[in-house]
Amino acid sequence: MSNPSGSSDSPVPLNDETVADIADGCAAVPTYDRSALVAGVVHIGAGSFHRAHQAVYFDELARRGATGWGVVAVGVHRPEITDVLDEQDNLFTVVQRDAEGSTARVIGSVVECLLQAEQPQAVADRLADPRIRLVTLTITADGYAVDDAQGRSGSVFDLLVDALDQRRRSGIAPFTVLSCDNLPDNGGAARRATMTSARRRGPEVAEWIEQRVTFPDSMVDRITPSTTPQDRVELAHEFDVADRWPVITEPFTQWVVQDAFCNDRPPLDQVGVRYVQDVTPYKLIKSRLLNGTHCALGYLGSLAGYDRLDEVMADPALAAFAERLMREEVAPLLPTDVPGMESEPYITHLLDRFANPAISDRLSRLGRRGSTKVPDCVLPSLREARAAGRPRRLLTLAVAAWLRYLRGTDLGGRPIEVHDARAEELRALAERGGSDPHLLLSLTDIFGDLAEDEQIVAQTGQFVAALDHNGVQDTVRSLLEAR
Ligand SMILES: NC(=O)c1ccc[n+]([C@@H]2O[C@H](COP(=O)([O-])OP(=O)(O)OC[C@H]3O[C@@H](n4cnc5c(N)ncnc54)[C@H](O)[C@@H]3O)[C@@H](O)[C@H]2O)c1
Ligand SMILES: O=P(O)(O)OC[C@@H](O)[C@@H](O)[C@H](O)[C@H](O)CO
Repeated sequence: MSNPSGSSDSPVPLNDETVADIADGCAAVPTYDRSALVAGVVHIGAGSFHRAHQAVYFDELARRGATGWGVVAVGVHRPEITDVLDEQDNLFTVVQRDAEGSTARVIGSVVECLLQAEQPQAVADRLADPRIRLVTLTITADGYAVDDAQGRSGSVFDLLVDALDQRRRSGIAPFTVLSCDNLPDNGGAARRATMTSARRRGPEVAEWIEQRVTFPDSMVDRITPSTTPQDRVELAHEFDVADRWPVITEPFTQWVVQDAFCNDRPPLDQVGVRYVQDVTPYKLIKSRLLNGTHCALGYLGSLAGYDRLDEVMADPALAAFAERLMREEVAPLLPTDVPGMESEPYITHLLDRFANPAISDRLSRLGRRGSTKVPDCVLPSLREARAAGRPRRLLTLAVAAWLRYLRGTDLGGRPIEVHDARAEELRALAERGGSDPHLLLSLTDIFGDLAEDEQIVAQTGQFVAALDHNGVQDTVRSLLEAR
């Protein structure tokens, strides 16, 4: 419930002492004794999503009386977050918004915030503490690249291996490593990265980890934009809370986790988490429909000059594109027997979520890291549609839009900032190739053998040219009408 008076004269600064005053206002606050919470989880990568998702589930557990699952949040790259949370006694506000209104809730499950670069010993101590039974990760796909050419050291996985080795030598059970990143095989990716680091360290620890540590797969879902300064102003105005780092999200949330824990399993099933044997079908459906369409709309929308996803969804041509991409080209390739994920209602709900006018989800967020997301969320559908002889022109347009986006300008010539670890290399190839996509499509580590399919190459090139000459809406409209 928001503050009907909308008063922002004296928003209450958020910390343990003031939280009771906030409880008198409009935001929900922790209903449990935070001083009794013991850390049972270390979370690495305390960005927006962790705070809108896993931290909320652990807060809900604490509200139900579980005291052993407090969270130590470790920042990797973003010192400002830990500074702010230190000042705020690790409290922060999650605001959920949609067309119906907003609600705010102060989350109390994070019991400590540490910054790896500044407090490496404290991080190592927590990870070695036997009370920590679970390590969760949101470090983006880039964080799993431990095998890169520089032979990166000090990676998150070196940190985990150091701690696991210390636990082994002290006779302490290992923790479970639970990736909450959007990767097709996130458990496998965490396992491979950990094992790469463990083998560098030595055969004994590598063998111990191989035999003792589990890396459950998970599907995570809650659309969470990056927090802006305006969000802080609005929180103060609507809820009378002065929070320097709130997080804004949608009402929907979902977490499906493989039931494969090598240490205690948190009773998250009591607060909405679904524990299953095989997460794969859940992830396929979510990543190909939600994240694949996010990519497509991120690139097409940016080229058309839009800034936010709700603006794109208010454009009839692009909204129709999103719906038909999902219903006609992507959904028919997906499993049909996954409880709660039946494609018709799932897609209808996704279209509503994408159109949420209240969360200001920026296309720049949806378009970031395309060199990992397009191969994970778009190209598999294209490849499978090709193999099955099914329609794939909308998927091909999504790929063409990405290639055009990589030039770093929209169709009106305005600059687009491409956030991608390979941005420079990709931009150079996109500029050199123009509407000839051969140079980019020949990057087999991204596109596999797609460049060998002359029909797809030709069509991709035609779509890049059509986008340049006719604009996004006309290209999309003529494609939809032609079917
Ligand atoms: N925001 C969402 O809607 C959402 C929903 C589901 C899943 N996710 C996933 O959660 C993860 C984090 O997303 P976010 O929205 O919180 O983004 P964010 O930018 O707020 O946070 C990213 C986090 O990853 C860390 N990180 C980035 N590169 C890293 C690297 N190379 N090594 C180690 N750590 C690194 C950063 O320090 C930061 O803590 C991503 O994998 C994303 O796909 C996000
Ligand atoms: O976070 P990314 O960059 O992997 O992907 C951007 C969005 O598609 C993603 O964050 C979604 O909002 C999320 O997966 C919804 O659960």
